[in-house]
Amino acid sequence: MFVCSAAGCWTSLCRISAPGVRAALRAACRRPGAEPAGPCGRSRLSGSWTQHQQQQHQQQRTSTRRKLLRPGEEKKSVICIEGNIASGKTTCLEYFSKTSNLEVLTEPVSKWRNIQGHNPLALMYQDPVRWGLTLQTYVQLTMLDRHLSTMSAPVRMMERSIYSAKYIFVENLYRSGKMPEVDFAVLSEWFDWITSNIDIPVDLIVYLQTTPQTCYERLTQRCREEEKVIPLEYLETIHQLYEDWLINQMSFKVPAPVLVIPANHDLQKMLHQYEEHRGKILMGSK
Ligand SMILES: Nc1ncnc2c1ncn2[C@@H]1O[C@H](COP(=O)(O)OP(=O)(O)O)[C@@H](O)[C@H]1O
Ligand SMILES: O=c1ccn([C@H]2C[C@H](O)[C@@H](COP(=O)(O)O)O2)c(=O)[nH]1
Repeated sequence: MFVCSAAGCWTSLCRISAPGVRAALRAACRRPGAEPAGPCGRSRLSGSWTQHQQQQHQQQRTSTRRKLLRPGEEKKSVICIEGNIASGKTTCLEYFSKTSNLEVLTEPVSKWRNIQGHNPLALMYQDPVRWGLTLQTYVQLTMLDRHLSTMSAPVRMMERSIYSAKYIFVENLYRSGKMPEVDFAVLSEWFDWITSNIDIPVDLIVYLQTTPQTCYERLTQRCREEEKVIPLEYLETIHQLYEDWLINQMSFKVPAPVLVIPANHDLQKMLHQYEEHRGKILMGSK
């Protein structure tokens, strides 16, 4: 059972600027006995839905939505686009942004590059031991704010998620010895609290599967100032963490079914694949 001291919560909530996060935290705090709404461990799809997966997915969605939907309220779907750095996520979102009845939310990278005149993304790449916690705390907050923002269309397609921030990037910093144990513990307790007390609906994960080499070439071509220090080995580690999470499903719970799209191809072939998979991506989330 979840119990909170309202006075204590309000003191700390006043310091949080993201309004969506503040509202959700407040709502969660007012819900003594609120049920944890954590990841559900659903499995991977490669190209097609199996009947069992579809039934399980549908049952789970129906039972969750039954609690949340009011009469006349329409069902909404959230699709998260996941993949290594420079795998083509933004490009994919850009392509789908022309679809009607669909809203696109990119990763809030501009915020990570500029919070009140500071650049925590650059600081993290320069000195991960000192600044890893700072960046990832802000990533966690801004991603939560993205997840909780009011939907303006029946389908939302968003870049990455609060889950990959924790399971891929925080995990990488910690495992590589670049995040002190105490920093990892603080971030983990925050993450566990959030995912146990706040409903973060994700209906489908689209994994853009690339080789680290392809990402390295695209990253070099994109030439983002902060990322010039990234070596190929970093992308290899991030790749392996993604594969263990979404393909092998042996590291962390997967919060939704996964659709894998091979993404080493040139742009034209990628757009063709997106068209080919359009139904599965948009209808698969229903
Ligand atoms: N299929 C592709 N083939 C070649 N270059 C690509 C392809 N998709 C994206 N790019 C380029 O690679 C870079 C990274 O793509 P982007 O969509 O920003 O990746 P992400 O959002 O995953 O970091 C950009 O310069 C983009 O124009
Ligand atoms: O939790 C996170 C998420 C992202 N990053 C870094 C990785 C990249 O340098 C940028 C943005 O990633 P894209 O894949 O280009 O969208 O942010 C991180 O350090 N931690």
